[in-house]
Amino acid sequence: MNRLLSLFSGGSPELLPRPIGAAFLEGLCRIFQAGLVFLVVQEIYRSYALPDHPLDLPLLWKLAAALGVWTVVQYGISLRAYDATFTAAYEASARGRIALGDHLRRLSLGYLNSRDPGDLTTMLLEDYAQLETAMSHYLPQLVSALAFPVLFCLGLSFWDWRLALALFAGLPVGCAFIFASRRLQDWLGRAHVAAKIDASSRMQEYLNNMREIKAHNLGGAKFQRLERAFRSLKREAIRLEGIVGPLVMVGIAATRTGLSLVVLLGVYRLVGGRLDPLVFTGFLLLGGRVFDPITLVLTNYAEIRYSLLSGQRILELRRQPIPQGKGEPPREGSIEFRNVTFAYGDTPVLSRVNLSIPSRSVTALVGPSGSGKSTVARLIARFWDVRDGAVLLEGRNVKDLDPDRLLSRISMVFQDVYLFRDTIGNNIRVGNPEATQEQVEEAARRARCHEFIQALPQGYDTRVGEGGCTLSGGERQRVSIARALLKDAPIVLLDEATSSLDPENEQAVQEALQALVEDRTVVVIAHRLKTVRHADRIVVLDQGKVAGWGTHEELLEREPLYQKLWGLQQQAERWELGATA
Ligand SMILES: Nc1ncnc2c1ncn2[C@@H]1O[C@H](COP(=O)(O)OP(=O)(O)OP(=O)(O)O)[C@@H](O)[C@H]1O
Repeated sequence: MNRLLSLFSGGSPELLPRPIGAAFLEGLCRIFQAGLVFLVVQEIYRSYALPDHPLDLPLLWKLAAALGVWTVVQYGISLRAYDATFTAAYEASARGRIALGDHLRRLSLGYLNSRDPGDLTTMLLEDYAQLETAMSHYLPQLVSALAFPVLFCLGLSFWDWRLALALFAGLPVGCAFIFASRRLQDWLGRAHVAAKIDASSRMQEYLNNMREIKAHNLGGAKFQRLERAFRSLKREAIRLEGIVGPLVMVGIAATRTGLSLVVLLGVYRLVGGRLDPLVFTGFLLLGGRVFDPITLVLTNYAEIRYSLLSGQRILELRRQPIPQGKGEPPREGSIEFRNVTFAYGDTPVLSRVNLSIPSRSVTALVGPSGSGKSTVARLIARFWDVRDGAVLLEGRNVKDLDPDRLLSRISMVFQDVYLFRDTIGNNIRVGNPEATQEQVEEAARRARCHEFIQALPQGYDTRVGEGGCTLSGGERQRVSIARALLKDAPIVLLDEATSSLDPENEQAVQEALQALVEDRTVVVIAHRLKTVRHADRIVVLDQGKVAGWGTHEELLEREPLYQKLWGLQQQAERWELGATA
């Protein structure tokens, strides 16, 4: 039961008692109203059926007045129930979305990478919207369907247990039929969800990669994939409705056969003089309505199960373990890789890597493409946990450190810079949300972006588009360096930080980076060896292993791979000079 409530509320079952109580109270109100109507029918029936029983008009007026008053009371109760139900539904989805968003933030990148972004978007938006509908509409229906037939059955049994039995005879058959077909319904529901996720992913891919699509003239092919995804979504939706609908109809028909049995049995017993006509009338009056809540639930059964699937998907994600660790990260930043082996899924990337990066030194990672340089940097920030061995900060395993606090000690500048849809000032403030305007501007000056920001229409208050698409690659890169400067962390990871800068800016930004790396532990990844030849130490990686390390001069003397890479780059530069000459 607990699990069901958790599924219904997307992980906030504590919000359910109020709407369930409200739905129950609302149902009781309706029964009371039906009771008053029955008293009116009884009085009229008696005045016609019993010669010595004149019509009690004062009683009928009183009943009419009571019905009027009750309608007002019922309206008030319904209003409260409506309020309680909708408030709980929106509160549950808001709480759930926030909790899930926070959980996603704390999950390892390894897990997030394995998930389709379209799937996660669907979960945060559509699955919670589905649960809102479930809580606000289906939950009250379910409460009525579960509670009131039982109450009715008990109440009517006191009147005539045979008729009560006949009335409810079809119910188990109908429910059993629906229950037996639930696997098919789940299967169809899952296929529909999968089609929805696929359509959402294709849509995201289409919109996010519009530049590449246009550049490579892929409009037709990519649009066809999108079209296929939407057609498949339509097919699955029709299949879900088309198969589940008739199944549910059969279930409802089976449930309602009880009323026909009541008529047959009632007439038979009435003719035999063994049934009070008033009781028979009561059964016919109530029997028509007693199945209304059940019919409603069975009609919505597929949707209810579909909502439960949404709840299941959400809870599964919320159960994903987040990287643990409570320790305070050290203030200094010496880094050590001790026999580290790592794989992305089944693809081995690092094999028994041993590395020592002294505090307040600049270490460059170089090597051919795919040798594992970025992976080493990501493991320092614990974007993934290593498979074997350990990454140590000042001798402490990063697995034992609080992941959030660890990240607060590391500044990162990546190749691809993402800017949030916000002002450029706030985008720099990402490095330190408490920073004053002066500090933001100072960081921007040091990162050589103050001038271009001031030239923008609203200066630091200029909004940049999603992904920073209104700034050039070089400008985005400099904003991200300003962020890192503002963060003022003891460890700095630079992954191809100057890759997208034009030659004009490069010198200035190299100076800015010089300010950033001063007195910090720096790990820099660079393809252009020239930019890191003054590093304190250069580590050469080859196919996930350390091929050698030392200063530029030492490596040139004794490390064949480094010699080769250096030679190739020298050649490339000469070729470039030759080409432009
Ligand atoms: N998220 C990921 N999932 C699966 N495989 C990955 C992932 N990231 C990188 N890889 C693979 O791991 C290997 C090492 O990648 P990594 O990015 O660390 O190399 P690199 O030396 O930094 O390469 P480059 O210089 O081209 O940026 C590559 O074979 C790459 O395809």
